[in-house]
Amino acid sequence: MLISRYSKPEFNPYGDTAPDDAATLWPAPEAHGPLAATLGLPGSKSLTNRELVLSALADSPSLLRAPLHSRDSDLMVAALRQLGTTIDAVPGEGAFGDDLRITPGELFGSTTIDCGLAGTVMRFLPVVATLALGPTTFDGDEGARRRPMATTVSSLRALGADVNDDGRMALPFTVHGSGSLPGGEVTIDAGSSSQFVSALLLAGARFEKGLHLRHSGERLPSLPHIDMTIATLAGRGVTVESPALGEWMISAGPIAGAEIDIEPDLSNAAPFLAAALVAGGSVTITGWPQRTTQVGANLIDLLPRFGATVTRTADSVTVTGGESIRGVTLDLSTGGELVPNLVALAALADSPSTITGIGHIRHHETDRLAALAAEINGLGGNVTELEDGLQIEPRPLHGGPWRSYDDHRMATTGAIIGLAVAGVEIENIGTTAKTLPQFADLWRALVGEAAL
Ligand SMILES: O=C(O)C1=C[C@@H](OP(=O)(O)O)[C@@H](O)[C@H](O)C1
Ligand SMILES: C=C(OP(=O)(O)O)C(=O)O
Repeated sequence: MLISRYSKPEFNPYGDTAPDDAATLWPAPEAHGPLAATLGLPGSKSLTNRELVLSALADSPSLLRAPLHSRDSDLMVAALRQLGTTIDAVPGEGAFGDDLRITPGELFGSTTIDCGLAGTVMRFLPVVATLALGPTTFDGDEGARRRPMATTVSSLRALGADVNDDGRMALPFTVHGSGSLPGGEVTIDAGSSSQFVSALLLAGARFEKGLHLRHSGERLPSLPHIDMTIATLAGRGVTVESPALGEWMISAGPIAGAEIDIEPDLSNAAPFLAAALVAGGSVTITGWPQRTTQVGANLIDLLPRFGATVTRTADSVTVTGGESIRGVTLDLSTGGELVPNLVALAALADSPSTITGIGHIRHHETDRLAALAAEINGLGGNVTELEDGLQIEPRPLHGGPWRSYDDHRMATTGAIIGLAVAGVEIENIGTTAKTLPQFADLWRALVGEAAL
């Protein structure tokens, strides 16, 4: 059976909120009392898309249990199919859609891949396309053409690939795959995204000479995401040696098929857990892994800095809000994708905050530093952009429109603020379908406006 996005008739991964009416304003629900919610979340984007790529490059079939079904993972599934991988939906135990069985096939190009706005698709798959026979063209949303891709183009050329980008060093471009890649040594600057490193590591074992990768540059963001890549490779029998910080080596060899349980997306837990600080009361996320490489796990340490109390059981995390929210001074270079939601807390705090180490999030779905400052200030706030961060002076906020810039995390950030501020209206709440199509429904349930 071929997977369809709506493979279970009763299950609509995009929830009741259709993502097609981008201009509609969504009145963010206000919290009318302390929260008492317990919820589970769909699978991790970063784990699902890594395991899909590794399954396509493996030497035998794989099964992903409880994978994410969202725009980013759908784009990855569609692209890998176009390149010759068989991906079937099979019934599973997950509450948010089918499992996926992946049967690797010979990879071939002669296709155009839609990357949407997914960093994992636009950074991971051009490397895979070098191993396919024939040309593969990559393009995506308008916003995708603005995201940094020069490191992908130059690193693939250095490893022996033929890439035609018409001098743009950005999407769209075409990888002329020959079915194999020499590979070997390459030095890159991954200062604007860790995904350049992960992309090469994921496929490195399939290069003829393996991979010896070095990062040169002042900073390397999102280290936990590189650790996640290394851990997923270990689960497939591939060893990554790291003789020094910013240096990785992989020998040529097979990537094994595997049966993998995908963990819930802990970064998508952030808005729900943050809600407990804003509205008071408690929010429990079930299915929280005991050990994980997901950067969202750091919320357990980060949220107490804002004044929360965190308690754990063997498989859940509960966050309870305090009397007020405290301002923070944080370097969040390791967890850039958590920044927007945490900035919402900082804007509602009782003292100023400074968050630094996050210049690279100007290259996420949108320039998140500029977007956060513009939207919070548009509601009466006082946020100042720094070169690599934000300074937040809390001020009483008022209602008004909140632009989401096609950025799922901007949309959820507006929702957090809307819990405490009457009249916040979020543009294109459907953009949350990038990683969490159920967001609007879960959020209404969180505040008691719908059943969980
Ligand atoms: O590899 C991944 O799955 C990701 C890496 C990070 O990217 P950056 O290093 O560009 O921040 C993260 O922000 C993104 O959401 C997902
Ligand atoms: C930066 C993000 O996404 P992407 O994988 O598209 O880079 C994100 O989800 O916060």
